Amino acid sequence: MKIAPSILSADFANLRKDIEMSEKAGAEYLHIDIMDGHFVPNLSFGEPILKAVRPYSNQIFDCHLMVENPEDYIVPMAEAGADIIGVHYESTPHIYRVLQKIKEVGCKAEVVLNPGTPIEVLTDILAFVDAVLVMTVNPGFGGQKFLPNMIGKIQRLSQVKTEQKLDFEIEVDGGINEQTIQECQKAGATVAVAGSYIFNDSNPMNKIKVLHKVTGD
Ligand SMILES: O=C(CO)[C@@H](O)[C@H](O)COP(=O)(O)O
Ligand SMILES: [Fe+2]
Repeated sequence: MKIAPSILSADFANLRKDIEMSEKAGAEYLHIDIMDGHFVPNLSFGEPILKAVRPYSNQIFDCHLMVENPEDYIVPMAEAGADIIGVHYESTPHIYRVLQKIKEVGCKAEVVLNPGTPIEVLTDILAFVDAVLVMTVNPGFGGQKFLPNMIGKIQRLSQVKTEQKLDFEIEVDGGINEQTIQECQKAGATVAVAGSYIFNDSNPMNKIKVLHKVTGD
Protein backbone atom coordinates (compact mmCIF):
# COMPACT_ATOMS: atom_id res chain seq x y z
CA MET A 1 0.00 0.00 0.00
CA LYS A 2 1.14 3.55 -0.62
CA ILE A 3 1.75 5.54 2.56
CA ALA A 4 0.92 9.23 2.89
CA PRO A 5 2.30 10.78 6.11
CA SER A 6 0.10 13.73 7.13
CA ILE A 7 2.19 16.76 8.06
CA LEU A 8 -0.66 18.02 10.25
CA SER A 9 0.96 16.01 13.05
CA ALA A 10 4.57 16.85 12.10
CA ASP A 11 6.81 19.21 14.06
CA PHE A 12 6.02 22.57 12.41
CA ALA A 13 9.27 24.02 13.72
CA ASN A 14 11.15 21.27 11.89
CA LEU A 15 8.91 20.63 8.91
CA ARG A 16 11.72 20.21 6.40
CA LYS A 17 13.40 17.60 8.59
CA ASP A 18 10.18 15.61 9.03
CA ILE A 19 9.41 15.72 5.31
CA GLU A 20 12.91 14.61 4.33
CA MET A 21 12.64 11.81 6.90
CA SER A 22 9.33 10.63 5.43
CA GLU A 23 10.77 10.43 1.93
CA LYS A 24 13.84 8.59 3.19
CA ALA A 25 11.57 6.10 4.97
CA GLY A 26 9.95 5.28 1.62
CA ALA A 27 6.60 7.12 1.93
CA GLU A 28 5.32 7.60 -1.61
CA TYR A 29 3.00 10.53 -0.83
CA LEU A 30 3.05 13.54 1.44
CA HIS A 31 -0.43 14.40 2.72
CA ILE A 32 -1.12 18.10 3.22
CA ASP A 33 -4.30 19.08 5.09
CA ILE A 34 -5.58 22.54 4.21
CA MET A 35 -8.28 23.70 6.68
CA ASP A 36 -10.04 27.06 6.59
CA GLY A 37 -11.86 27.16 9.95
CA HIS A 38 -15.22 27.20 8.14
CA PHE A 39 -15.72 23.91 6.31
CA VAL A 40 -14.08 22.28 9.32
CA PRO A 41 -13.77 23.82 12.80
CA ASN A 42 -9.99 24.13 12.65
CA LEU A 43 -7.32 26.16 10.88
CA SER A 44 -4.12 24.61 9.55
CA PHE A 45 -2.04 26.25 6.81
CA GLY A 46 -2.21 27.25 3.18
CA GLU A 47 -0.24 27.21 -0.03
CA PRO A 48 2.79 29.22 1.26
CA ILE A 49 3.73 26.18 3.36
CA LEU A 50 3.34 23.90 0.36
CA LYS A 51 5.54 26.17 -1.72
CA ALA A 52 8.16 26.39 1.03
CA VAL A 53 8.61 22.64 1.40
CA ARG A 54 8.21 21.62 -2.25
CA PRO A 55 11.97 21.92 -3.06
CA TYR A 56 12.83 19.44 -0.31
CA SER A 57 10.74 16.48 -1.46
CA ASN A 58 10.18 14.40 -4.57
CA GLN A 59 7.12 12.74 -3.04
CA ILE A 60 3.67 13.02 -4.55
CA PHE A 61 2.06 16.02 -2.85
CA ASP A 62 -1.48 15.01 -1.93
CA CYS A 63 -3.42 18.13 -0.92
CA HIS A 64 -6.61 17.54 1.04
CA LEU A 65 -8.74 20.67 0.85
CA MET A 66 -11.10 21.10 3.79
CA VAL A 67 -12.33 24.53 2.75
CA GLU A 68 -15.42 26.35 1.58
CA ASN A 69 -15.31 27.57 -2.02
CA PRO A 70 -12.66 24.99 -3.01
CA GLU A 71 -12.63 26.31 -6.60
CA ASP A 72 -10.72 29.39 -5.35
CA TYR A 73 -7.79 27.25 -4.18
CA ILE A 74 -7.14 25.02 -7.21
CA VAL A 75 -4.80 27.33 -9.15
CA PRO A 76 -2.83 28.46 -6.04
CA MET A 77 -2.37 24.85 -4.94
CA ALA A 78 -1.23 23.73 -8.40
CA GLU A 79 1.20 26.66 -8.65
CA ALA A 80 2.59 25.85 -5.19
CA GLY A 81 3.40 22.28 -6.28
CA ALA A 82 0.39 20.03 -5.61
CA ASP A 83 0.25 16.77 -7.57
CA ILE A 84 -3.12 15.52 -6.31
CA ILE A 85 -5.89 17.84 -5.17
CA GLY A 86 -8.67 16.35 -3.05
CA VAL A 87 -11.97 18.18 -2.75
CA HIS A 88 -14.83 17.29 -0.42
CA TYR A 89 -18.05 16.36 -2.17
CA GLU A 90 -19.82 18.26 0.64
CA SER A 91 -17.87 21.49 0.12
CA THR A 92 -19.36 22.56 -3.20
CA PRO A 93 -22.60 22.35 -5.17
CA HIS A 94 -20.42 21.94 -8.29
CA ILE A 95 -18.14 19.01 -7.56
CA TYR A 96 -17.80 18.02 -11.21
CA ARG A 97 -16.76 21.52 -12.25
CA VAL A 98 -14.13 21.65 -9.49
CA LEU A 99 -12.74 18.23 -10.44
CA GLN A 100 -12.55 19.35 -14.08
CA LYS A 101 -10.64 22.45 -13.01
CA ILE A 102 -8.15 20.29 -11.09
CA LYS A 103 -7.43 18.27 -14.23
CA GLU A 104 -7.20 21.42 -16.35
CA VAL A 105 -4.34 22.69 -14.17
CA GLY A 106 -2.52 19.38 -14.65
CA CYS A 107 -3.18 17.74 -11.26
CA LYS A 108 -4.87 14.47 -10.36
CA ALA A 109 -8.48 14.92 -9.27
CA GLU A 110 -9.57 13.34 -6.01
CA VAL A 111 -13.03 13.46 -4.47
CA VAL A 112 -13.30 13.19 -0.68
CA LEU A 113 -16.27 11.82 1.30
CA ASN A 114 -17.15 12.64 4.89
CA PRO A 115 -18.11 9.61 7.00
CA GLY A 116 -21.83 10.50 6.68
CA THR A 117 -21.82 10.73 2.89
CA PRO A 118 -22.63 7.50 1.03
CA ILE A 119 -20.61 6.39 -2.02
CA GLU A 120 -23.76 6.44 -4.16
CA VAL A 121 -23.40 10.22 -4.63
CA LEU A 122 -20.35 9.45 -6.78
CA THR A 123 -22.14 7.14 -9.21
CA ASP A 124 -21.96 9.53 -12.15
CA ILE A 125 -18.44 10.85 -11.58
CA LEU A 126 -16.48 7.74 -10.63
CA ALA A 127 -15.20 7.17 -14.18
CA PHE A 128 -13.79 10.72 -14.17
CA VAL A 129 -11.84 10.75 -10.90
CA ASP A 130 -8.26 9.65 -10.27
CA ALA A 131 -8.90 8.89 -6.60
CA VAL A 132 -11.59 8.66 -3.94
CA LEU A 133 -10.61 9.56 -0.39
CA VAL A 134 -12.80 7.89 2.22
CA MET A 135 -12.61 9.79 5.51
CA THR A 136 -12.32 7.27 8.33
CA VAL A 137 -12.77 10.02 10.98
CA ASN A 138 -14.73 13.27 10.91
CA PRO A 139 -12.47 15.81 9.15
CA GLY A 140 -10.80 18.64 11.05
CA PHE A 141 -8.37 17.11 13.52
CA GLY A 142 -5.56 14.60 13.75
CA GLY A 143 -5.42 11.95 16.45
CA GLN A 144 -9.04 10.74 16.34
CA LYS A 145 -10.24 7.17 16.57
CA PHE A 146 -10.85 5.16 13.38
CA LEU A 147 -14.56 4.69 12.57
CA PRO A 148 -15.04 0.94 11.99
CA ASN A 149 -18.29 1.51 10.06
CA MET A 150 -16.20 2.88 7.22
CA ILE A 151 -14.87 -0.59 6.36
CA GLY A 152 -18.17 -1.57 4.72
CA LYS A 153 -18.09 1.67 2.73
CA ILE A 154 -14.58 0.94 1.42
CA GLN A 155 -15.68 -2.60 0.49
CA ARG A 156 -18.69 -1.32 -1.46
CA LEU A 157 -16.57 1.25 -3.27
CA SER A 158 -14.00 -1.38 -4.13
CA GLN A 159 -16.73 -3.67 -5.44
CA VAL A 160 -18.05 -0.94 -7.76
CA LYS A 161 -14.50 -0.27 -8.93
CA THR A 162 -14.02 -3.94 -9.85
CA GLU A 163 -17.46 -4.35 -11.44
CA GLN A 164 -17.01 -1.26 -13.61
CA LYS A 165 -13.32 -2.02 -14.32
CA LEU A 166 -12.24 1.44 -13.09
CA ASP A 167 -8.76 2.23 -11.87
CA PHE A 168 -9.02 5.07 -9.32
CA GLU A 169 -7.06 4.87 -6.10
CA ILE A 170 -9.00 4.30 -2.88
CA GLU A 171 -7.40 6.38 -0.13
CA VAL A 172 -8.27 6.24 3.57
CA ASP A 173 -7.63 9.06 6.04
CA GLY A 174 -8.01 9.17 9.81
CA GLY A 175 -7.15 6.90 12.71
CA ILE A 176 -4.78 4.77 10.65
CA ASN A 177 -2.37 2.56 12.59
CA GLU A 178 -0.81 -0.87 11.98
CA GLN A 179 -4.15 -2.64 12.68
CA THR A 180 -6.63 -0.37 10.92
CA ILE A 181 -4.43 -0.11 7.81
CA GLN A 182 -4.68 -3.86 7.33
CA GLU A 183 -8.48 -3.81 7.66
CA CYS A 184 -8.61 -1.01 5.08
CA GLN A 185 -6.30 -2.88 2.72
CA LYS A 186 -8.45 -6.03 2.96
CA ALA A 187 -11.49 -3.89 2.15
CA GLY A 188 -9.80 -2.53 -1.00
CA ALA A 189 -7.92 0.63 -0.01
CA THR A 190 -4.71 1.35 -1.97
CA VAL A 191 -3.37 4.47 -0.20
CA ALA A 192 -3.33 5.22 3.54
CA VAL A 193 -2.82 8.57 5.24
CA ALA A 194 -1.32 8.49 8.71
CA GLY A 195 -0.51 11.47 10.92
CA SER A 196 -0.40 10.97 14.67
CA TYR A 197 0.55 7.28 14.40
CA ILE A 198 3.77 8.31 12.62
CA PHE A 199 4.71 11.69 14.06
CA ASN A 200 3.71 11.17 17.70
CA ASP A 201 6.26 8.38 17.97
CA SER A 202 9.88 8.87 19.00
CA ASN A 203 10.92 6.91 15.88
CA PRO A 204 8.63 8.10 13.06
CA MET A 205 10.78 6.54 10.35
CA ASN A 206 10.23 3.13 11.87
CA LYS A 207 6.44 3.71 11.95
CA ILE A 208 6.38 4.39 8.19
CA LYS A 209 8.36 1.19 7.63
CA VAL A 210 5.95 -0.77 9.85
CA LEU A 211 2.96 0.44 7.81
CA HIS A 212 4.65 -0.73 4.60
CA LYS A 213 5.67 -4.01 6.17
CA VAL A 214 2.22 -4.96 7.50
CA THR A 215 0.66 -4.21 4.13
CA GLY A 216 3.17 -6.35 2.27
CA ASP A 217 5.50 -3.72 0.74
O1 LIG B 1 -7.63 15.07 7.13
C1 LIG B 1 -7.27 14.77 8.24
C2 LIG B 1 -8.04 15.24 9.44
O2 LIG B 1 -9.10 16.01 9.01
C3 LIG B 1 -6.13 13.87 8.39
O3 LIG B 1 -5.32 13.81 7.25
C4 LIG B 1 -5.37 13.81 9.68
O4 LIG B 1 -4.19 14.53 9.63
C5 LIG B 1 -5.08 12.37 9.99
O5 LIG B 1 -4.54 12.29 11.24
P1 LIG B 1 -4.49 10.94 12.09
O6 LIG B 1 -5.92 10.50 12.29
O7 LIG B 1 -3.72 9.94 11.25
O8 LIG B 1 -3.79 11.34 13.33
FE1 LIG C 1 -6.38 14.59 5.42
